[in-house]
Amino acid sequence: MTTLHTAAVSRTDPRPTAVTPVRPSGGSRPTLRLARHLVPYWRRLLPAALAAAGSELAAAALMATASWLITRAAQQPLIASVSLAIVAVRALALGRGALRYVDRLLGHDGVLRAVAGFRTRVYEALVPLAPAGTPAFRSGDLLTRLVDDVDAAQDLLLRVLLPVVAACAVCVAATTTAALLLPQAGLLLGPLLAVAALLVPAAVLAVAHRAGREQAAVRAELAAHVVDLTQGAADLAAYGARDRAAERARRAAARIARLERHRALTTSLASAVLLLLQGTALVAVTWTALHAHADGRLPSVHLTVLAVLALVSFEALEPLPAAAFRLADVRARAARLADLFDTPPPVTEPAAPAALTADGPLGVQITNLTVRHTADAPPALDGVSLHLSAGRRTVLLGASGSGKSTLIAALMRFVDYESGSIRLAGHELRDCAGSDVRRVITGMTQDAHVFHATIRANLLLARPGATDAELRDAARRARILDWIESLPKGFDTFIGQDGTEVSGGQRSRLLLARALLADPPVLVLDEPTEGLDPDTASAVLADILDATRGRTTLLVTHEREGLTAADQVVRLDGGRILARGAA
Ligand SMILES: Nc1ncnc2c1ncn2[C@@H]1O[C@H](COP(=O)(O)OP(=O)(O)OP(=O)(O)O)[C@@H](O)[C@H]1O
Repeated sequence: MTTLHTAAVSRTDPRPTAVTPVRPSGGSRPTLRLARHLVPYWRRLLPAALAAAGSELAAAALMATASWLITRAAQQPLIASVSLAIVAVRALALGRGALRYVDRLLGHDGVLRAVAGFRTRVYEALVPLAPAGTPAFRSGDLLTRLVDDVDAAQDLLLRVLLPVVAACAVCVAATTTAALLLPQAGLLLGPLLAVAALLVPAAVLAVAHRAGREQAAVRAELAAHVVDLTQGAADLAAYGARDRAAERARRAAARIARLERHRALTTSLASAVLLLLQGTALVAVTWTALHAHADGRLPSVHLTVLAVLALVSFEALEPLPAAAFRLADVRARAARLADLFDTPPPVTEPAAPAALTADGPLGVQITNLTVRHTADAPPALDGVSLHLSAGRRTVLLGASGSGKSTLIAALMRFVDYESGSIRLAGHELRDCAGSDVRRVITGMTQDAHVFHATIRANLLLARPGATDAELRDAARRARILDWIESLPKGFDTFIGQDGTEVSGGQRSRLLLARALLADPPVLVLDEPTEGLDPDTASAVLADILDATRGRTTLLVTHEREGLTAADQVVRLDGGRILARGAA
């Protein structure tokens, strides 16, 4: 018995179009929810945060200690009284570089591992949603969520949290040191640092939030135009509409450029305000320190240390405006991930799944089956009863929307059934785990995907351990072996994305070979001849019926000709069985 990975038969469109608009968070604090998903990785992230803070602290401490040493040295003290400071300066100068290296190493290592784990969780959330093809996640949206949106977690950690932790550590350390040397200096430096660390990024965040929403919408628009321009190039050229489409894409790109300029301007303004605050802190702290020195309350060596502290502590705040912009991006992408986690799976898995083991052709008894895609929708299947006899081929006919694909989806546990029963190998289907069911009932769903890989890899997806002889046998039964062997690289020929480098008939036969290689006890084939010209469709259909002789097969098709070889033909209409009989 073999396994066909469900991804291979997904109905979703894998194009990375990224055209789904960013939806608002619905007030559910998506960034916090995203952060909560990362909490389990705290053991890896904590050292990264400590290293980031340590690296910034070492830089500030080096400047402060060096300034103390230089001032003290000017007083020509005994070498023994400054030896500790000399050692500290050397250690900090060397340690700063080492800490910066450790900071980068641990930061990226910890964050990339956390993101890899999080990506798996997102994938696990997608798996039960994807095969049913819920409308919200079609059109390349799955790929966008798995790739782009998950990167929001990386940005949140690397570009937002780590700089914020480092900046906070420096602010606290600088204010405490200043307060210990001269309390008034601490009272001046602390509030100025707080304004720079809180108010400036908050103002940037407010601007970024507004700009971010527009940017997300324009980016989605540009992605849609680019997909139209590339995938619809032939149609656009045929109707002379290419220039208009290109102009629309250019306008969207120009708007993005304008938004980017706006972003750069805001960041520069924020940096200017930070510089102003830094200058203010330097003047105010130095002025207060000079007064304290004149009153004899502050030794001259501490005077320079305070001035240097006021200067260097602001340097740790420099990444904060950019971090605020990142946070606005992260919020939009986290909202999309929150949508994904909140979407209930279309199938409820049983708490204690029945052990479903089967080999060889099996029969399936469907009785009074009713399926609804959404609670308020009319039933897509309404009291369907059908027996798929073991080792016999059933052809399912019906107009578009009559419920054919829904029946296959129910059999493969991609959708739940509201009432009725599907019995297989002595078990009710809903009592079995979806993955177990799909080891027994599987095959080719509608719009099955040909991967951008070699023919061999495309076939092995159905049975990773298949031998060359088994591959050749499946290809022979699908009547595609001669073509494969005529190619210079045979089974190692690379075929283009979505099978575009193969003809429609070759694509169908390749998918059939993959389904045959899976060799499940119940084989389902959803419109394997879709999109083929009538002659090719009849030829492929005849070959399918021939290749599936002796297997329990459910074949969905629009073809009416050439069905005489089928053992049973059933017609669906409006979710009900209209007619049945031998072909
Ligand atoms: N994911 C879904 N969410 C909501 N409704 C759906 C979904 N999938 C199908 N439907 C609805 O269920 C009904 C049956 O659709 P189904 O895809 O099973 O028909 P079909 O006979 O396979 O059509 P076609 O031959 O065009 O593929 C239709 O009314 C369709 O609009």
